[in-house]
Amino acid sequence: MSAVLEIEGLRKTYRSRRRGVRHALDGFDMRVESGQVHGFLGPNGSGKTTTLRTLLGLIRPNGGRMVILGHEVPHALPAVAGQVGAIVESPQFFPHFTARDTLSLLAGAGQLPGRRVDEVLELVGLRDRAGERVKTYSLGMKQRLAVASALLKNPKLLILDEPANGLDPGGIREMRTLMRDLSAAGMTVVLSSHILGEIQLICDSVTIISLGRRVAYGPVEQVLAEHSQSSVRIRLEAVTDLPQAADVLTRAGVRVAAEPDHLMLAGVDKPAAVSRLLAEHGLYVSELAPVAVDLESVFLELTATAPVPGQHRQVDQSTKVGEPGSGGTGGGWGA
Ligand SMILES: Nc1ncnc2c1ncn2[C@@H]1O[C@H](COP(=O)(O)OP(=O)(O)OP(=O)(O)O)[C@@H](O)[C@H]1O
Repeated sequence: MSAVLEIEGLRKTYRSRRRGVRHALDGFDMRVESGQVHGFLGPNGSGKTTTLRTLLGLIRPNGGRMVILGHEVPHALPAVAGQVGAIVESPQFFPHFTARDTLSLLAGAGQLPGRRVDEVLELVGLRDRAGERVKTYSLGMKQRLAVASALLKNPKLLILDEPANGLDPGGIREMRTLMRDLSAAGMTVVLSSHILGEIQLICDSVTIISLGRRVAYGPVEQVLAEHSQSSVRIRLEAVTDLPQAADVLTRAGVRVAAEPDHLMLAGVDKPAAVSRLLAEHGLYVSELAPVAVDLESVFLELTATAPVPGQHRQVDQSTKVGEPGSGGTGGGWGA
């Protein structure tokens, strides 16, 4: 398979007098093969938008290499821009325009044939409402209109930042069908999302980013398989002992996520060693069960963003996997 998108060692550093130096991208790598629907996942502040904006020439990187459809960017962006459709920030539409007016205006500006407007309206499922003003649209309909605008030029690569944001379950399902249809038609789609269950269903492959670095990548099944061996749920005879058990295990190098009535452990090769270690500290296991993983649990494990009751994880507090202290019990989604 050929790569439609390749990123190697991308770096972006922000400097401010107040906050000092912040490495938004710290040697980030990514590769997306042709015809795939590729999920780009990471906690808040991990560098997704910075990556996408850098790719589209909206931000200048401090280092690294980016190639789209065989052309090195940003240098060769003019050569590939016509083949890349992107929605990185919510586009603003004229509220008094209808969807058809909006798309006709954009098609005219891009010197695209008028029939393309009807084609994309059909594709995103807005055909029957195309004559209504945008200000009467639901959030989901506006999202579809945004996707339609990115599809006008029939791009080879479609990049969508959080396309399922604000959609209800029905809207998400339809978005999923749309992504699959586009991919079946030969388009490569990169979409960033927090809705991991959906990513698991929609995407062929994923890249997971944490603190500006890639921490996992590959076909969804492969990423799941790589992490399915070592995920274990434990319960203790006394639920009040859970914090102490979490502490003991973390100090022993096990990655721990605390739930109200159990602990989830990652990276456990020998489950028996866990019960032995805890027993040595007077902590007795009542249940120890391997757990089939889904993408959400892999994501939480790798970025250490599993919620902990009473704690709120702040933006940027994901972890670098493989480094000392990368496990830990801390963190929950920012409230
Ligand atoms: N213009 C800027 N100046 C300073 N820091 C910035 C700027 N833009 C982004 N950052 C920082 O870079 C890091 C990565 O931000 P980015 O927006 O790429 O994350 P993200 O993964 O897209 O997050 P989210 O899911 O919340 O959109 C964050 O720490 C953010 O605060």
